[in-house]
Amino acid sequence: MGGGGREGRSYRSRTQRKHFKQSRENVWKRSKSDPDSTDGHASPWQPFATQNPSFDEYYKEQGIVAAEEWDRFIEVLRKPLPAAFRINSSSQFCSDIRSQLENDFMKSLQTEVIEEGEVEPIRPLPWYPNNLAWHSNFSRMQLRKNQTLESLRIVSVVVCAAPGSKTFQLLEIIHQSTNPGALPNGMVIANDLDVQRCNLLIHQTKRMCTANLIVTNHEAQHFPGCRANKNFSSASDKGIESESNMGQLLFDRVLCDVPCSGDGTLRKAPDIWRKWNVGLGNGLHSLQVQIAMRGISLLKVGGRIVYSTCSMNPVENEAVVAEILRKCEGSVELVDVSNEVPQLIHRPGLRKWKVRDKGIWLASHKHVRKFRRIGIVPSMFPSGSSHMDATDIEPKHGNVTDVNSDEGLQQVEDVLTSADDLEEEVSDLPLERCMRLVPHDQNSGAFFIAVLQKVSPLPVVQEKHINPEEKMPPRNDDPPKKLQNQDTEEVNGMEVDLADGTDEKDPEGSLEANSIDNEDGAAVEPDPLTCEKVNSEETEVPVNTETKSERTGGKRKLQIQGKWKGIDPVIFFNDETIINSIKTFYGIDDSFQLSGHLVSRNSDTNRVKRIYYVSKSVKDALDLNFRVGQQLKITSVGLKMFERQTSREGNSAPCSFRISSEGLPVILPYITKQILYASLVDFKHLLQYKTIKFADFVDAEFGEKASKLMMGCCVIVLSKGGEALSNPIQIDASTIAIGCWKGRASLSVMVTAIDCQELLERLLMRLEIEKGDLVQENALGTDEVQEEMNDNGKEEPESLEVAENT
Ligand SMILES: C[S@@+](CC[C@H](N)C(=O)[O-])C[C@H]1O[C@@H](n2cnc3c(N)ncnc32)[C@H](O)[C@@H]1O
Repeated sequence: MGGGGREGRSYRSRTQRKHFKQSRENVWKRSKSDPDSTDGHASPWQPFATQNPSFDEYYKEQGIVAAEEWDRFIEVLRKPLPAAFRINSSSQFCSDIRSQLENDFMKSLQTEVIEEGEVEPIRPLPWYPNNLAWHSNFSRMQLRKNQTLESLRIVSVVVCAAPGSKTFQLLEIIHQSTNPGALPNGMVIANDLDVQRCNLLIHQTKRMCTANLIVTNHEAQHFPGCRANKNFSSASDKGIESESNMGQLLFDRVLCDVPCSGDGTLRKAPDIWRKWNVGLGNGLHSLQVQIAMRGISLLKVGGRIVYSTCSMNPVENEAVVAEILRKCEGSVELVDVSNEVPQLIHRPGLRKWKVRDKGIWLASHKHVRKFRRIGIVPSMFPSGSSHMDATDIEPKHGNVTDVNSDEGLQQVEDVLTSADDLEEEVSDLPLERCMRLVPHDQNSGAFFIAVLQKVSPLPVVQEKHINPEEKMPPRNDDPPKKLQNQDTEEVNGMEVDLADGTDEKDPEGSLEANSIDNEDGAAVEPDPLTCEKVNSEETEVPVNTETKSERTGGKRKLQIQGKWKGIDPVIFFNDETIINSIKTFYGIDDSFQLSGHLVSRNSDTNRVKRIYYVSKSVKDALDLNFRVGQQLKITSVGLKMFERQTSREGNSAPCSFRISSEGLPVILPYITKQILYASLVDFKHLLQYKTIKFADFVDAEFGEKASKLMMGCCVIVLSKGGEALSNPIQIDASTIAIGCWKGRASLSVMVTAIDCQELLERLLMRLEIEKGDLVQENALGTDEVQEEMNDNGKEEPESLEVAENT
């Protein structure tokens, strides 16, 4: 419903567009600056080398697939990942698109050349509910080139691709059970350490039009628990009405999709072949344990946590899960969920593996040389046992060897380099309940999933260790990065120059991180997607990217308002005069509670440009956050609902705020004024020509009614025919509506040109489906509209009058 359902799109910042584009770069294409791209004259399309002897040796030895499967495994791993896509289930066009995929596209693509052995060009993923996720047997490259598939891109605009796709799916789940206009009770807090990733996430989830999301920017291992403490000032001190009993942030579900070496994504990120080394996984293990433990401490008893990686490495997978189980001492259980996704082909988790360090295979922590014991920790091994007391090792030959002498070291290396000589540890934990997805089972990437249930509170010692806020009061010394907020406002023009961060302290959480330098002692910045390091023989990953990024860069301009430097404050918007003017102008029904649910990112109400709507659950979390001294570093919250008019004509309108296209689907059922039905032909004209004079509408009565609306924002609802073209407007899940501007002489759409075109296409697609006549030609419908225009003898309307408002 609303302007394309939950898909309303709005302003995208240049930074967001840049990040969005970068994330979709063709990774199989080598850049000219790539030093490995021969002599600089290489074709930019030359494929990456898809092999790495260390990789082969490592995984053959780990036995992640049976020896006889190895060739097939590696063959598939070297092929580009076929495109897969998901249909946004909250889109009102969801079933239209699915029907088009099931019928139209399926047939038209049948003639195309597809992968050897594959019989269908596209097929729904059997394990994903309701045919909403699809696997294509075309590579991404083929998709780009292919004429027939070119049109599929139109579809892929509404499907969801990572980054942020898991957050999107979680939001879909909480929105699924709600009726149009009703807000779900649930809430998702999505956190990422990387600012650019936060921006991508905000961008991706905008299509969801949700008031139930908070995006935060913390180190996950130190994510604040917001435990209410009497030392903090109460919400009522800040003029906030607090009805919530929330005493701390505790969650029903936690997803830890942790930073990992990312070798499960080799098929879509082939540059990892070159960068891969065993140090990547080893260097991330401790951080992964810390993040998972923090997740568990934020979980309610009875709740479930998913630990996942896109790595095949047991040190990042089973070893982490085993360590969690040991640390939790029975307060979490590893759950076997294979029956919940019976069609997802997966393999059991491993119970034995080895660790490799500096070219040496290690079967037990007792084999680790003393000077390597900071990096190679007991929890990396199946037994998890520490042998810190043993400075000597006893290889199977029985001779006692001092590993700390040169001679002893040589002896150890001679003995241990051969993996066959090692006595393997086997975990006694039920790690087979973990799920491993391997590429050649279902032509996918590789993935690791473990589901854990919290059955009782964590042991006190763990709880104390993990809860950072118990030890550290909230501080205002976080990194001075200017974050590209969802719609960052210039706040009061108050800015401060900082010279190279020389006066900055370490950000929170640098203390516990297992920061390890590479061979040269130089820290290398990890790839934010996978936390990979580049150009190192065997590197381990520094985990504190926040520390690194805060020290780089030159002069920065910062707003000094708010709790977190570089991030606009979150303020409850309680200006009753403005709220009442909005309510009166749009006739918003009292059942839609505005008071207490509106926030802005600017404490000066006279300068607020955007007002966001938050669900009850988000409101409660914000109340709690205020009570605990704003521990959450919030980069985005709520749904942009109202925007201040900026055009000259807008200033003379009775209400200074218009309804944003994202907010429209949520508030639509509650609007009783400034809303009209339009016939199909007039609705299409509006989408096509953007501005139409009142006298030029085909339906003269509609033109007349439109002219009588108050100047300013209004809502035009597509009539399905048959409704009396009068109030009350009936809204349901299939209602299509757009925001418009009622000017002096005309009506103009307040939807971007791209969104108008997209809506027009989908509208026509639906009409075709309804007619049972799936004609693909004339997808834009412009001829049809043009014909109707000509038939009615109308002139093409003038261009948009209120461009500022679109
Ligand atoms: C495997 S990716 C997650 C992908 C994401 N779940 C999705 O579906 O698109 C790991 C993410 O962890 C982030 N990250 C790395 N270190 C982190 C930390 N200490 N705390 C929080 N996030 C971190 C990275 O920026 C990266 O976005």
